[in-house]
Order: sequence, then C-alpha cells, then structure tokens
Amino acid sequence: MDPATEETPDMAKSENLGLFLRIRPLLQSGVRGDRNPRFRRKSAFEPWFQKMCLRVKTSRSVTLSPPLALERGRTKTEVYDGFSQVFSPDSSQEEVYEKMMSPLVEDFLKGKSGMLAAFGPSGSGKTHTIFGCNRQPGMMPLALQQIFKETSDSTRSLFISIFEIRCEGGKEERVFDLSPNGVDLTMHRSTLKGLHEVVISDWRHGEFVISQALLRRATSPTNANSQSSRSQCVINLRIVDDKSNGEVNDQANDGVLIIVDLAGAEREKRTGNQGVRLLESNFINKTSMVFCLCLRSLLEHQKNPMKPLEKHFQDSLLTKYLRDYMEGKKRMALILTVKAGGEDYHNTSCLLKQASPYMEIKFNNEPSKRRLSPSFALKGYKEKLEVAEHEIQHLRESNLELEKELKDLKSLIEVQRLADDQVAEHEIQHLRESNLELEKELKDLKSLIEVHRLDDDQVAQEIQRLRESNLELEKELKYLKSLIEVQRLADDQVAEETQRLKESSLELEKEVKDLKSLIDVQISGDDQWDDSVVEDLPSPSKNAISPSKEDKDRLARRRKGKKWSSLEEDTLRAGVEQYGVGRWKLILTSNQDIFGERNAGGFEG
Ligand SMILES: Nc1ncnc2c1ncn2[C@@H]1O[C@H](COP(=O)(O)OP(=O)(O)OP(=O)(O)O)[C@@H](O)[C@H]1O
Repeated sequence: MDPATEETPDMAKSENLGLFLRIRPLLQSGVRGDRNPRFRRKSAFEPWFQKMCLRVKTSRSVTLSPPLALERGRTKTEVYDGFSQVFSPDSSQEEVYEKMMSPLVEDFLKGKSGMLAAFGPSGSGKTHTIFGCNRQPGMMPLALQQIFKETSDSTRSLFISIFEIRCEGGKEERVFDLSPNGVDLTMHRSTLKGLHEVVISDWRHGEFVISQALLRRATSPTNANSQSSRSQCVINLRIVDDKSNGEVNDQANDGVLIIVDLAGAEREKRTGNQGVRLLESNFINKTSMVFCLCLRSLLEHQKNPMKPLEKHFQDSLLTKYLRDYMEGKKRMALILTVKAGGEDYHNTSCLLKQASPYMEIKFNNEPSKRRLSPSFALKGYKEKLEVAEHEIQHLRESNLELEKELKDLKSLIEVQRLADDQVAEHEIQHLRESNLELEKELKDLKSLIEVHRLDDDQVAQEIQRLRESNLELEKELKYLKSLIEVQRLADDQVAEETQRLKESSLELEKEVKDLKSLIDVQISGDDQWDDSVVEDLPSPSKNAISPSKEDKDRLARRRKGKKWSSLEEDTLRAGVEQYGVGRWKLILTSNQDIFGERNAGGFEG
C-alpha cells in the first residue's frame, strides 16, 4: 500500500458492519432452484403460508418459527433484531440496491474502500442479488450504472477485475482470472499476481465484461439449485483519476470496491452430493466456516481487546485476500440471503444464529486520506525508495543464486555429457562385439544351410532311384499278376481235367464192376448150367474193354494231330526250360498265340 495514502484505523470514527437480510420469495414447487423431491411432494398439498418459517417483523427484525412439522417439541418463536435492513420476499432489486448498495458506491466514489459479500445457503439468492438477470439486474450492474452516471463528466477511469477461487477435484484451492484471456493466478500474501484489470468505457461495457466472466465461472446443478455456484467469485472495482499525477484532487482516490458472491454452504444430507460435487461442497463449506471464524474472532477481539485476533484468515485463499476486511481495517457489509420455507428452517436458523452477532462488528469508516505535506510525501518517497532498493537487493541476490544454479546445471550437463559419451563408447564396443558374434552365427548358419543343401541332393537322388525301382517293381508286379492269372487259368484247366479224369475213372470202375459181376455170373453158370437161362444171357461184348471212348478219341486226335512247326517246338522247349516239365497248360497259355488250338495233352508226346 502506498504509505502516502495509508489509512489510519480510528475506531472512534468507526461504524458497525452493515448486516442485511434478504428473504428469497418462495418459488413454486418443482421450479428451478427448488428441486428436492422430498419437499416437492409436501408442497403439492400444503398452503403457502403454512410453509413459511421466517417472517418480517419490522424493517430491521424477523421472527423465525419452526414449521408445523417440527413444531411439536419446539414451539418457541425466535426474534432476530438489529439488521441494517430486512428485505422481504417482495423486495425488488432496486429497493435492495437503494438501501444497501448505493451508500457503499457513494462512499467508493468518495475514496472509501468497501466490500459487500453475499452469504447464505445454496439456492437462497446470493447470485441473483449480486448479478441478477436481464429483467432484474442485480447490485453489480446497478452499481456500474450509478458509477458511470456520477462520473460521466469527470476524468476518472473505472477498472474491473474478476476472479474465482475454486477447489478442483477436492484438492488444493486455485485462483482463476475470469477476464478474457485470463489465466491461473498465484496469491502472494493478500495480493494476486497477474490479475488482469479491464478499463471500462461505460456501464454496458462493464456489464458485458461481467457477463462474459460469469460464463467462465464454475457452476453446476445440485438438488438445491439448478445452477449452483461452485466457486467463490470476487469482483474488484477501482477508480483512478487520470490527472492525479501530482495534482491535489479530493475526488481522486485509490478506493476499491469489492463484491463477493460466496458459494452457498450446503448440508450434505440435503444436497445428496457425491463424488466431485461432494468434494466441492466440502471446500465451499470450509471456506464459509473460515469466513465466519474470522468474523467471530474479530468480534470477540473487539469486545475484549485482551483476546488476540486469531489468524483464521490464513486458512482459505478468500479470507487471505480479504484479510484487511476480516481484521476490521476496512469497511464491510454482509447480505445474508435466506429461504423462508418450512423445509429451510434448519439452514435459516443456523445462519441467523451464526451471523446475527456480526452486526456488532465495527469498521473504520474514514476515507483514505492523502498526506499532502511535502515532508510526509518525501517520507513516503523515501520509504518507496527503500522498498525499491530492498527489492533490487533481493533481485541481485536471487540473480546470483540463479547464476550459481545455472553454473551448477551447466557442470551437471557437462558431467552428464561425459557420462553419456562413455556410455556411448561402451555401447558402441558392445555393439561391435555383438555384431561380430552375429556375423559368426550367420556364417555357421550359412554352412549349415550348405550341408543341408547337399543332403537335399542326395535325398533327391534317392527319391529318383526309388521311383525307378518302384517302376521296375510295378512292372514286375504286373508281370507276376499276369503269371498268377495264367496260373489261375492253368489251375482251372487242371481242376477241370482232374474232374474229367475222376468221372472217367468212375465210369471205368463201374464198367470193371459190371464185367466182374458178369464174369462171376459166367463162372457160376458153368457150375450150374441151365439151358433155359442160357438163352436169356447176353453175349459178351465185342467192344474192347479199354481204353474208354474219350481216350479213344484223344488217341485218334493225336494220331490225326497237326504237324509241329519248328517255332512250336522251340517255344515248347523254351517253356519247359522256363516252367519245367509237365507244366504244359502253363506253357500253352503263355504262348497261346503260337500254339493256337493245340491242347496241352499233345505236349507230352
Ligand atoms: N429475490 C428473488 N426473486 C426471484 N428469484 C430469486 C430471488 N432470489 C433467488 N431467486 C431464484 O432462485 C434461484 C437460486 O438463486 P441463486 O442462484 O441466486 O442462489 P445462490 O444462493 O447463489 O445459490 P448457490 O450458492 O448454490 O450458487 C435462482 O433461480 C434465482 O433466480
């Protein structure tokens, strides 16, 4: 902070923290922002008035009664009094602006820094109050309109910066600049490094910048709110006098107006959040709790200065950023937003119990004073110079450290390079060796292949030889088959001849038997001759008894046989040599074309 314009806390001129209460109108069941099915079911048959647990008593007080369903054990109605202003559900945005925001803006234009924070459970109307919508513009757009209305003829410029603090995936808190091209920010003490400020040309431009930023803000639907804010959103307005270089101007100031839309605390049971949503609500609840702890500690410290001011602000980025406000050094106003439905009794009761004592907190309400005396200004410049020298010294030191680090890194790189070279050499050597081994292996393989190739030739030769011998065998087989066939035919003829001989033998036997019996009869006739009988006896046959008729034919045929040619005789001789004596039929069938119609019987002679 510029020492020439430093504020001096002066509690004698202090004022109480502005604590406002706004009751959100009951929305029809089932509409956006009232989605809990448990309560939707009830709402279907309960009259509106039965559901109200919070009623406006006066412009500064309210009564809180347990809803009918909870009344049995607790009939006590509590009164909360002393608010700067209570806004009923019918209050318009303009009314809220007039009574709450306008004085803050006027003070801001006079150079007083101030902060307004909207605080309340999820879905109770914080975002609606701060930003509103097209038809019901909230505190922010209305403030822009007032600022530009009152500074239209001056040479002052308005700067806006807007950022959010959120906790991604339930891990650490992070700050995001929501202005166009904004990036992640880091917080050092209570200052954000790199936060982008936009110069606003008129209130419409300001509205546009804010609406664009809100598009980038983290929101998501929950049971309590169809578009619940999942981050703490902070807007900074700063007015700078374009001609303030050296000139004395009472209107010129470095006042800052901060507007905070806190994410609404949520009861896990109610929201039914799970997973990432649950982690988010843990972060949201924690920030709300730290915010309250800071204010409670401030209040207790102010009531009893012996009690130290706890450093709770360190426990969240939001309270860190708002440290001056959390420690009562700058002016602050709070607007508590609540829902008045029976089902919201617990949330509303908790909030009122917790926050209503804050109305006793005091802040210094003096504008930033310019120390105009030259000696004071000189002192300020000297201090600035000291800070700058200190900074330069610090930069020099850090530069030296960086140089040292760079040197270390370079030597490290050199060492690494040498090590790499060694590794590379070793690797090359290793590769060479393995290359040699591979070459040897390749050579072995080649010779193995050659050996195999020779083996293959031998195999081919063997196959050829086998094929040829196979052909020969086939030929031989064919020949043997024909031989067998011939033999079979010869055997058939032999069988036939045998059969014929058997039959002729039987005939002969029969003839011999007949003759024998005839001879017997002849002999016995000689012994007992009977002339009567003799006449009937057959005379002996004139035919020779032997040979038989067939033999006779055969003999006759042989006698009448064709004369043997020399070819037939040679063939017969060759047949005898080949098959042996007596194999006449075989000789005949093997040479049928030569012997023609001769039969094997004729060969014997
Ligand atoms: N005064 C009001 N008049 C009309 N509608 C309202 C009013 N206050 C809130 N609402 C409506 O109620 C719903 C919830 O409001 P809003 O989003 O502002 O809640 P919130 O407190 O910011 O919730 P969260 O903490 O979850 O972001 C919105 O649809 C909003 O338009």
